[in-house]
Amino acid sequence: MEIGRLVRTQTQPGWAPTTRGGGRRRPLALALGRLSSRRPVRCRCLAAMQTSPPPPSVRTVSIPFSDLKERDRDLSGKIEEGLGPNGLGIISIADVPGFPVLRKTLLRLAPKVANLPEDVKKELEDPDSRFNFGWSHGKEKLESGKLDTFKGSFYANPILDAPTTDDVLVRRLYSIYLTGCLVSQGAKSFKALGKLMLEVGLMLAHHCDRYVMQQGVGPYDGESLEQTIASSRCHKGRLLYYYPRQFSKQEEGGSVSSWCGWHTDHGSLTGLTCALFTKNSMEIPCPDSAAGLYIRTRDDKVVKHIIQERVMWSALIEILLHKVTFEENELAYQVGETTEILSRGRLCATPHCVKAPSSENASNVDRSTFAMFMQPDWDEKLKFPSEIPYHQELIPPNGTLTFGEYSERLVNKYYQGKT
Ligand SMILES: O=C(O)CCC(=O)C(=O)O
Ligand SMILES: [Fe+2]
Repeated sequence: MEIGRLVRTQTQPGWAPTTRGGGRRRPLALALGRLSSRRPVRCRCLAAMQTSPPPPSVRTVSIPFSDLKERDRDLSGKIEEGLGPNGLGIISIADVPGFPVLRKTLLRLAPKVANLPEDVKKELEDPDSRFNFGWSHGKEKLESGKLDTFKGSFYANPILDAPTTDDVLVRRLYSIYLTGCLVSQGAKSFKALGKLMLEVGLMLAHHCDRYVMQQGVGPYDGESLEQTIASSRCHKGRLLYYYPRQFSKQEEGGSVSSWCGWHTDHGSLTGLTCALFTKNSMEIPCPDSAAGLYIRTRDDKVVKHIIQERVMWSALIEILLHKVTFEENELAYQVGETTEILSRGRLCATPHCVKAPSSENASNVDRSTFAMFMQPDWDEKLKFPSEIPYHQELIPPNGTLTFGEYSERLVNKYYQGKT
């Protein structure tokens, strides 16, 4: 499992002041009035979404790499539109030099790793890290404890081979552990793509910091997002392989989260490649336009009211659920919960999931992608605000925890029932 990458089960009152200009979902929220229900509403909402026609695709806000790399350029409008309280929580960067080749080289390796003999993959597992390191399949719990069995992942730190000499910490920092097929074929591209995604992520983090400071939040009561990421030894690459799914007619392609369950990333910033689809080992365009990455906006506080008002579910879906698209050669970035907390909600993490293709010709179609989780260092002291939208009960009265302590508390909360 991915520490803390678990779905929110409660409605969240908005916690950042609404920013200038409002957003595309604001008129509805206003029309319905502010709701402060603390009751979980997710199940009813998702169940209804799952039986409804697919929502239209939404294109990410995109920033050209040539603009991103200019530190003095004002990109706050785009940052707000993509990652602010009314944004989708995802943004993409176009024309990153060297990215297309690295993407293809690494993603082509994912099926090979996932289809290694079971005993070889077992050797690559690391139960001590709760499968956050090396090979992981069917171990991650998402959506109220449901095991995600339809994808396999290979995790490692692409940036540092030996982040520390402390044996215990080595595992915590996901030190590189590339063996078997990956050693012979893929270590180079795993590391190179991870490094590139970190470099571009740092540029984006700089512009995020500028935007957050413009909103009147100091340097996050500690370090900026850029410094937090730059000084961390704790980054984690994840090569993902989604196994082909077969649906019966009755299942109608399964739920919107049929390939990966709903969750919110837990760290600072997550880099994502556009996925590569293959059928019987041939690369193909995705055969079902409804398949792929979905995000849910943060307006779920309106759901209960909508149920009472019997507003059309189709209208609701358009507001809450979005199939997200970005170009094959763009790099996408999502905000993680830790950044949302430290930026006082000026940058927002978004629940997301992945839908498998379900049309007739979707049998034997698999999906490969790569995620780069950028997170604070294990020893980084985080100063939490007094009110936070996630995991409030884990934060001590003085509001201070290292990222490592915070991560361990999250794991205990979800996997051992301890806090
Ligand atoms: O497969 C994807 O596109 C998203 C993967 C993801 O959300 C994750 O690994 O946290
Ligand atoms: Fe994710």
